[in-house]
Amino acid sequence: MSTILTGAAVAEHNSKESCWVIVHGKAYDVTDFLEEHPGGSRIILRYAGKDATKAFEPVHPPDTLNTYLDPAKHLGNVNMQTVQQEESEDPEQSLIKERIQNMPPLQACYNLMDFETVAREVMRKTSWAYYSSGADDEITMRENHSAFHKIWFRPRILVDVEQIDISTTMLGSKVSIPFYVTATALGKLGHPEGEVVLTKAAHQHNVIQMIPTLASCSFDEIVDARQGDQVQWLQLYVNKDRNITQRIVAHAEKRGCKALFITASGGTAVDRSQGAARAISSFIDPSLSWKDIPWFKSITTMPILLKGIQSVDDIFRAIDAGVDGVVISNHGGRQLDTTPSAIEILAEAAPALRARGLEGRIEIYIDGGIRRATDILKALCLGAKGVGIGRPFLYAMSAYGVNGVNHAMQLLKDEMEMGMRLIGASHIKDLNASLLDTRSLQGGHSGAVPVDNLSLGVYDSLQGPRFSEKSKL
Ligand code: HEM
Ligand SMILES: Cc1cc2nc3c(=O)[nH]c(=O)nc-3n(C[C@H](O)[C@H](O)[C@H](O)COP(=O)(O)O)c2cc1C
Repeated sequence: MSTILTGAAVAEHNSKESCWVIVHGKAYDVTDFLEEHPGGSRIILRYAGKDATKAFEPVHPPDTLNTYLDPAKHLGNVNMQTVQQEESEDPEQSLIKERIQNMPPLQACYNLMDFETVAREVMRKTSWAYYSSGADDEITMRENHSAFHKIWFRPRILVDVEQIDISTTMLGSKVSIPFYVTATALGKLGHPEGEVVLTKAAHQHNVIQMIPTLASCSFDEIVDARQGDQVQWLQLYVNKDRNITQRIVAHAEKRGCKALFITASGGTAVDRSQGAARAISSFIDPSLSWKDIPWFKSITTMPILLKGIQSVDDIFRAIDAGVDGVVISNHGGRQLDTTPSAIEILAEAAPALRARGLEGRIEIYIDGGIRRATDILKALCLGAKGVGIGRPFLYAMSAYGVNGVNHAMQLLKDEMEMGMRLIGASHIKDLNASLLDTRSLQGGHSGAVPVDNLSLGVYDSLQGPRFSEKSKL
């Protein structure tokens, strides 16, 4: 029979000699774990004898304690009515509350960049840093967006565009517009309900959601939030322990996920959030290689796609390995800085695939920097089946919740319809490379890019180290 602990009993263990903490109404003895904690012992000791849920939840995937903390240290349930609530004054939270009261109405957001402007003001600094930052000098992160400006349209006139149909299929599923909500970890940093907010909006607009392995909500919560015949895919970080990986994949298949996207990545680079990103890296197996693909094929009947392809050669290799598709992606500029944008690699890949008779052999997706429907159009003209969008939906969710994400998706749909009409294409199948001028890409990185004031205005530029207030005197 399990014991119910009181707040007072837990509070007695408030030192490094004996450290208990409460998370989600359960007590844990973390005394021996203190030195092992990847975030350091100090951060846990701050909550010794207390309820640590608020600090713990947004930065640890839901099953962290079960996976990493010895079951003998799980002490049992706590009667939360007996736990003293901290009357902590949080100056940041008060400031955020004030800003929320003065927030622009949702209808004042006219494009995806506008959500970023609002989110920056109403999010906690550390959460904003985790979502918005990229690796090193953020050159790739910014290039992801600006690369689209090197490509110009060659619109056709006098095409009948009275009826526009922007629907398409992705891996056999019908969708209303060729984008999906890509996997982004730690949704609760932006919104207390986390990823299920994205699930609801994706349903509203009939677009696919890719569920991240390291979501803040549990996998089952996100699947349970699905409505009707809504389609979800699973993004997989491959765990060092392949039994854990196999369990995750089998469970996703059983719960109706329609595809498996394996993130091919050596980890998450350190970023301005200094913490959350490293928390993620500790769950990823850097020894994953092409040799593992047959094993994945043996454990699932879901289509397998590789997410994170960054060269044309690796697209060929993926085809040889027999996967069903790839996502060309540099992970939103969060990993190796100065890798090229996905759209640029796609432009290079399309003719190379055609030359080898491999065009259409697998489905190709891209993500990174897609902020306008014109970006989606360019990707489709170059042969992508669809695109993934990450940060803009996180910002819309953080600022305005589900209504914000709905509005962001609607804006993209409106832009897409207008873009198709103006380019002279009534159906997705009409989009092709002849509608684009990609000559600026041939100059590699030397081609001039038009200045994008909206994007630059919202860009949170990197800062050098600052002197303390005192040293100014
Ligand atoms: C109940 C016990 C725990 C508490 C109270 C706790 C609390 C925290 C807090 C407050 C942070 C700082 C987040 C930030 O930088 O903003 C953190 C970071 C982190 N935690 Fe925990 N944690 C606990 C258990 C665990 C466990 C079991 C793991 C599993 C390995 C873990 C892995 C991490 C990692 C990887 C980081 C990021 C470290 C860094 O790079 O700075 N934590 N933790
Ligand atoms: C906050 C954040 C968290 C992310 N977490 C993951 C993840 O857990 N797994 C993954 O495969 N990709 C992850 N990504 C990368 C995205 O899936 C995607 O490649 C990228 O966000 C696309 O760029 P965009 O944000 O400019 O649209 C993350 C991106 C962001 C911004």
